[in-house]
Amino acid sequence: MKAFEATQYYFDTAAEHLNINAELRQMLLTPRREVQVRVTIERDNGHLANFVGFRVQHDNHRGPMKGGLRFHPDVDLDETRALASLMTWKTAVVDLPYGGAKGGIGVDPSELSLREIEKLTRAFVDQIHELVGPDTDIPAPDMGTDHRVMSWFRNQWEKYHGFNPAVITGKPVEEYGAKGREEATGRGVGTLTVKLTKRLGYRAEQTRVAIQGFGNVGSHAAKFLTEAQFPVVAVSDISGTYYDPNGLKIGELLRHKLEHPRGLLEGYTGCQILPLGDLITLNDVDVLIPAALGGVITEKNVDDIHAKVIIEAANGPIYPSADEELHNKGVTILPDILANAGGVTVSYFEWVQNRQHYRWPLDRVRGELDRTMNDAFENVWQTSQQRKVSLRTAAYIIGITRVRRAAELAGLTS
Ligand SMILES: NC(=O)C1=CN([C@@H]2O[C@H](COP(=O)(O)OP(=O)(O)OC[C@H]3O[C@@H](n4cnc5c(N)ncnc54)[C@H](OP(=O)(O)O)[C@@H]3O)[C@@H](O)[C@H]2O)C=CC1
Ligand SMILES: O=C(O)CCC(=O)C(=O)O
Repeated sequence: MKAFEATQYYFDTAAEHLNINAELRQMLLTPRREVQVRVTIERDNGHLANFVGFRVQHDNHRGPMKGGLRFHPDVDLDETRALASLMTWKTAVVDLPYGGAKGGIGVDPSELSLREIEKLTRAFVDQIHELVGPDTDIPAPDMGTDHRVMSWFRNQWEKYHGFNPAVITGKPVEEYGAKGREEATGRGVGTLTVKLTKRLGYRAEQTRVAIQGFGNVGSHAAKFLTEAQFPVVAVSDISGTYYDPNGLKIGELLRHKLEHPRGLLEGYTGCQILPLGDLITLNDVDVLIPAALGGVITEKNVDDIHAKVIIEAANGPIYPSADEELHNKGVTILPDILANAGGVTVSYFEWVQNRQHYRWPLDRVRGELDRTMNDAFENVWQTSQQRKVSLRTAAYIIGITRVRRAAELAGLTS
């Protein structure tokens, strides 16, 4: 099953509860615009390299479209379309005045120098600058991109359109970025992990957590949960699974990552090192947090999953057939469109600050983020209880209802 088919399945499952006819379903699911561009750079060695970039603008009924930029070899049109549609439901679940979009380039950034990544970013902006803007479509970081990429993006876009830092979020704090954006997705994941496990009767000190991916989201979630007294027993990045049944020393791992030239855990020796794939199926784990790629839990490995709670920090980590099986086994899944919404929420705060030329202190960002995540969680939880549906279907019901309402108010052919 391809990524967009999977998100469509989740949409359809929720739409069944909402009496939405086929024409309206099709309208809500079909992206407004999909763009594919060639991105060519001259490499440091003087050779040309060609890449393919995408921006999918899924829906703008609730406001300008919003969503990250991914630099990863797997990026293609189908995946970008799926991720863009997730953004539409996600911004609606946390009630931000945005629609959904996503973009990216099919590239392995670890094979490029920093200078080449800058060239690639600028060349991509040259191709898509007319499509994005503070009132139309506002990109942000995702896998393989960070505050530096956001800074180059803004700088290149402003060469065409003039000063307007609100064109992109996730910028460096020194350059109109928001305090707290870098940690925001991991913090939101952590906040809701604490909330959900407490609601399910777990005690923090006895709740063992495994996190797949130790990038922006995974590392901040690990830090937050460690500070909240959860033993994080396993984390992984592309170099392997790092495991300590007594709880990893997350501070040491974070320092190691910072000192590694490519930001990897490779070379860390303070715990057991297991094969990359082992993290998902560890048998002494209560909470599993996929925080890397999509499509990592499928019918092939679902039977080997032991965790009783899964927090979808990554976008689209569970395929529908596995989702159903996990649900039937009594595993509680906090869906991506709620669990990882902390990032886009603080992106919204950054955009608001840029537009007002006013800076918020970190405690205001964190306070408003925590409140937004808590409110959205309560809403999804209540809906799931009242309608007797999974948290995922409840989140989709809320998201789709809000987008549908906005579409109806605007006139369905708008
Ligand atoms: N950044 C954000 O604000 C948001 C991100 N997300 C989602 O969270 C997920 C992670 O994004 P983000 O943290 O930003 O990305 P990063 O690029 O910062 O980090 C990704 C991490 O995943 C690791 N990784 C890649 N492949 C594997 C694998 N097969 N097994 C284990 N680890 C792997 C990477 O390792 P290595 O570095 O070694 O390649 C890296 O540690 C994505 O699904 C993204 O869409 C969702 C909402 C917002
Ligand atoms: O911060 C944003 O605007 C979007 C982040 C993102 O791409 C996501 O939530 O998946």
